[in-house]
Amino acid sequence: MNAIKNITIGHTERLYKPVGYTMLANLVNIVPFCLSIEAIRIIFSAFDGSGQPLDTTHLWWIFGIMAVYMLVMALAERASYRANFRGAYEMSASGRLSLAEHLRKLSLGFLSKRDPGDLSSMLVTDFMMAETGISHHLPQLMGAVVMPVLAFASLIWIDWRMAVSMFAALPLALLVLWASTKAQRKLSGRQIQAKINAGNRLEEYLQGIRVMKAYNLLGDRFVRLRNAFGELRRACIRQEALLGPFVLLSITLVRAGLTMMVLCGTYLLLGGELSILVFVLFLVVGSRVFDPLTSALTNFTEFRYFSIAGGRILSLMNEPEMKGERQSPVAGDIRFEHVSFAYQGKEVLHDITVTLPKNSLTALVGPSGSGKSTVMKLCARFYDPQQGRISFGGVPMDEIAPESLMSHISMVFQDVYLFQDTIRNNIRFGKADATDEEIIAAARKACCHDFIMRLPQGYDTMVGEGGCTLSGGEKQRISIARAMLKDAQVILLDEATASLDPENEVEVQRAINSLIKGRTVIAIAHRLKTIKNADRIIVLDNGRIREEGTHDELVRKEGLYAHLWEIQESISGWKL
Ligand SMILES: Nc1ncnc2c1ncn2[C@@H]1O[C@H](COP(=O)(O)OP(=O)(O)OP(=O)(O)O)[C@@H](O)[C@H]1O
Repeated sequence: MNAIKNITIGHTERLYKPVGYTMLANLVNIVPFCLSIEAIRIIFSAFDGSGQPLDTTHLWWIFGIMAVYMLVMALAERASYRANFRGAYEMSASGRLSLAEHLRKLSLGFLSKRDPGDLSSMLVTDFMMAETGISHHLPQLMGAVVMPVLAFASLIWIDWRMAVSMFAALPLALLVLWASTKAQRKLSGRQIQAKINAGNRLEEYLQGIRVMKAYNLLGDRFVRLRNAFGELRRACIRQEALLGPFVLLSITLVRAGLTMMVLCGTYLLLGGELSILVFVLFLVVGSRVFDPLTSALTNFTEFRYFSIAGGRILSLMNEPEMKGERQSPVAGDIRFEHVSFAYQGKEVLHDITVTLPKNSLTALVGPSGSGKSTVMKLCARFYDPQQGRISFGGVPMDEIAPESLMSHISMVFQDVYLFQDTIRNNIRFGKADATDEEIIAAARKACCHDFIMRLPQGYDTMVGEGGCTLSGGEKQRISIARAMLKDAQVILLDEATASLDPENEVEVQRAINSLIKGRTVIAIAHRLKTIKNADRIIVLDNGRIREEGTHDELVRKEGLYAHLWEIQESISGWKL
């Protein structure tokens, strides 16, 4: 039952239709059995020495019914085929979308614990397996269950000894398969993990090829890739080698049923306790029942493997989304009260109490690793803190619906992600229903209109893979135009100009100045000169607030900030 729940990703009701059709098709499959029995009986009675003539009229009737049966079957199978395949593909298409939607609502804390390769393999491969399980394996398995049950139920009335000998080994065969369940769960888990690792290593290899060439690491990384593929090969072989004997044994046991039936039949025939007609009948039925049964047993381990893949999807689907139902205030102070935060058990922020006031520019500075980005991520509720409380406009952050909160926050980071789409649509991500005029106005304010107009198709130029390549500064300005369009009251800036050349830096700084006017801004600054005029500067050190104040106050204090300022001033005149 669990396997079926897994493979349907919790939506067992989606199976009703395909199961119904398959059951029907299997029930109708009984007709040729009955007709064959009747045909055999007629033929036998013509040659049993009683002198009866062959009843050809009756035989013609049987052929006629058989022809109609074949037509009905073709139609029923078409319907069942459509229901199975459509159901499977529709389920995985909508399942993939709802999983992607669900992932968006999980905390980054949870997501960062998972391999990106694991998640993409789940969205693509695991769904594909569940799809195949539903469309191919499940109907076959059901057929393999329904047919023997029906056959046994009818044959037992004809001759119970023959029926029992035919199916005596079946429970044993199922027991053998069941015994391999635990081993398979373990082996399949390892195989799936090996597949994910190999995918990750391959991605790392392809993405890092430039760095590897520069540092001559190709050999080293290639070894990692080779090891990962080696482990995958071993995991696959181990699974086949250990589970194969179980499957083969259960198939042999099932087939032994046929042999036992022949032996029992011969013995009964010799003793005169069985007619030749009944013996032939059992032989015909046996061959019809055992063929689908053995192919279902062959595929059963694969079905269970697919169900493990479905179970992985299901467990991710059951991962709780970030809580919070309340609407976010449009603007307000962001307040941290005794906040401590840990990544995977390692505390990186300790007992932070600070207010980031509304409509002012607060800068976060401090040495690398001091916790600036973490504070910023908590402001956007990428994570919830383990201790303390964060509020926005007086409302506890963990009571605000994450999507509502995000609609009032814009982020401009150093790494800009542009989608494979036109420049117009990339800016439109800031406001889905923006008109072309609004997009152009935002682009003008973000100082990117001019360079966009110089591109071959202007705003309709494609960016990203296969499209035009933009410089770091140009991408930055497009992301600022996006934020302009979003018009959120809170802006989170992770020093966006840090990696730009002087010319681009001036342009981007101008765009930022126009974006942040009159809003609540929290900015991470590595180069202190960019936040000299901030309303408030918070100096972090080792996850604690070391100092707070304006630039002048902090320089006068002669503490950590003054020290950092001094270092940066002294190297600002350096030239390469
Ligand atoms: N996703 C993560 N998982 C585990 N540890 C993390 C994660 N992100 C950051 N850390 C750790 O948390 C600490 C604070 O990191 P954070 O990125 O907030 O510092 P930062 O001041 O912004 O650093 P930088 O100036 O170098 O960007 C560091 O020790 C870092 O290694």
